[in-house]
Amino acid sequence: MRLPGRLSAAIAVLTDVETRKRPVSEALKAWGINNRFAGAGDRAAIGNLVYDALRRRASHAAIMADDSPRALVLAVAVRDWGHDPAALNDSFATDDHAPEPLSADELARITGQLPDDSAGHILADVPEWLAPSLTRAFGDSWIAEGQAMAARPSLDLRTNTLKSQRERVLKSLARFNAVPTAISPVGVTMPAGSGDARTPNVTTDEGYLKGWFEVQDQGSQIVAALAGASPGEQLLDFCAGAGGKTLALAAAMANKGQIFAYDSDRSRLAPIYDRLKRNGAHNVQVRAPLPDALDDLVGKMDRVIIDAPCTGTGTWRRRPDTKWKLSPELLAQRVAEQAAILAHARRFLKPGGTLIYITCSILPEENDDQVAAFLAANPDFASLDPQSLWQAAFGAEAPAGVATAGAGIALTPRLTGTDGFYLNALRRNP
Ligand SMILES: C[S@@+](CC[C@H](N)C(=O)[O-])C[C@H]1O[C@@H](n2cnc3c(N)ncnc32)[C@H](O)[C@@H]1O
Repeated sequence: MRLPGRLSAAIAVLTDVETRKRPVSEALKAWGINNRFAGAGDRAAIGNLVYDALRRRASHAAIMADDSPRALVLAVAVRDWGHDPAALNDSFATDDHAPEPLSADELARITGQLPDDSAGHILADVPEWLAPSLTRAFGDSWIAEGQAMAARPSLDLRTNTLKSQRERVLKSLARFNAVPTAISPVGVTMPAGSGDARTPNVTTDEGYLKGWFEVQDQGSQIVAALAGASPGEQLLDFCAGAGGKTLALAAAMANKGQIFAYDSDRSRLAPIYDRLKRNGAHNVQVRAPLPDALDDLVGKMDRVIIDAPCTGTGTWRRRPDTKWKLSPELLAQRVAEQAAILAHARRFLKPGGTLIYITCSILPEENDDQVAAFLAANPDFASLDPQSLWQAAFGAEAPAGVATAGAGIALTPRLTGTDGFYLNALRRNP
C-alpha cells in the first residue's frame, strides 16, 4: 500500500474506534482480518497513524478546528510525519484508495501553529478536566509533562538475571540497535521510531524464548528495584496480575526467600505460570483467588507489594485511547479500590515490615493523596525517605524532581524517560 491508502485505512480504523468505542488494538486487528492483502509494514504504519492521532488529539483538533478521524489523521501526516500538504494532494489525485483531497480550508489550517495563548490542556494534549490535577502534580511544568506523555515510547526490556546478563541481551539484539537503559542496571532499550517505523518484535527472538529477557518498561523496572526486595525475604505481591513485577522481584531476590503472588482476578493471573517457568523463577508460589487464599500469611510478611489497579495515566504514550476515555467517575472508582486494598493488605505485614504502594498513574489523587489518607488512618506507618530508597537501589542521587511532597517517588517520560509510575514505601512500626 502507498501512503494515501494507508491514510484512508487509518481514518477507517479511527472511525471504528470512535463509533464502536473499541480499543485501538481490537480495531486494528479487525481491519487486518478484513484486508488480508495488507502486509506487516502496512499494518504497522496504519497503527502508527492511529496512535499518533490519539496522542496529540487535542492539539491536532484545535489546529484543524475539527476532531473528526479524517482531520486528525491528515494532521498527523503533515504535523507529525512532515509530509507536504500540496504533495499529499498530488499523490491523492493518482491513487484510487486515497482520501478526498484536502480542501482549501484544510490546506490553510494544517500548517498553522497553535496560538501561544491556547488553553493549557490543548498545549499539553490532555483532557481539560485533568488540568487542575496535573497542575497540582507538576506545578508550572504540567504542560511540558503532558507534551512528553504525547510522544512515542521506547521499547524497553529487562534482563532476567536468573538466566542471563545485560551484555548478552545487548549482543543478541544488536540488530535492533539495543542500548543500555539510563537508570535500570538490568534494562535494555530501543528508541521509538518515527513515521512508519516498525517496532521490533523481540518476542520471537531466541533470547526471549530462552528467558533471557522480558518486555518491561524501564519505569516498571525502576519501581521493582525501589521496592527493595532482598534474598531470603517473605514477600506478598498482592496485585500480581500477569507477573511483570513478580518476575523482577524474583530476580532481585536471586530466587532466595519466598514470593506469594496473588491477584483477585484469575484470568489476569493466568499467564504468570508460563512466565515463571520461562524465567526460571523458583521462589514464587502463586495463590489463586480463593476466600482463604492468604489466611496463613497474616502478620508474617517482610514486604507487601501493592501494584494497585489505577487509571493507567502513566501509560498514555502506549495507550493514548485511554487518555480520552478516562472520566471523573472512573478515577473515583479506582481511588476507592486502592484505599480498600491498602486497608486490607496491611494485615499481612509483620511489625517492622514495609508496604510498597505502586501505581502507573501520574495523578495525585491516586498517589500522594491516597498515601496521605492511609497514613492518617494508620499512624503506626511512616513513609521511608525517597532519596535513601533511590540511593539504596541505584547507588546514586535521585534525578531532580522525582521526589514528591508526600515522600513518594514519581517517574514520568519527561523526568526519567519512562512511563509514569509512583511508589511510596510505608514502613510499619516495629
Ligand atoms: C497494575 S495491575 C498489576 C500489574 C502487575 N503487577 C505487573 O507488574 O504485571 C493491577 C492488578 O490488581 C488486580 N486487583 C484489582 N483489585 C484487586 C483486589 N481487590 N485484590 C487483589 N488484586 C486486585 C487487578 O486484577 C490487576 O491485575
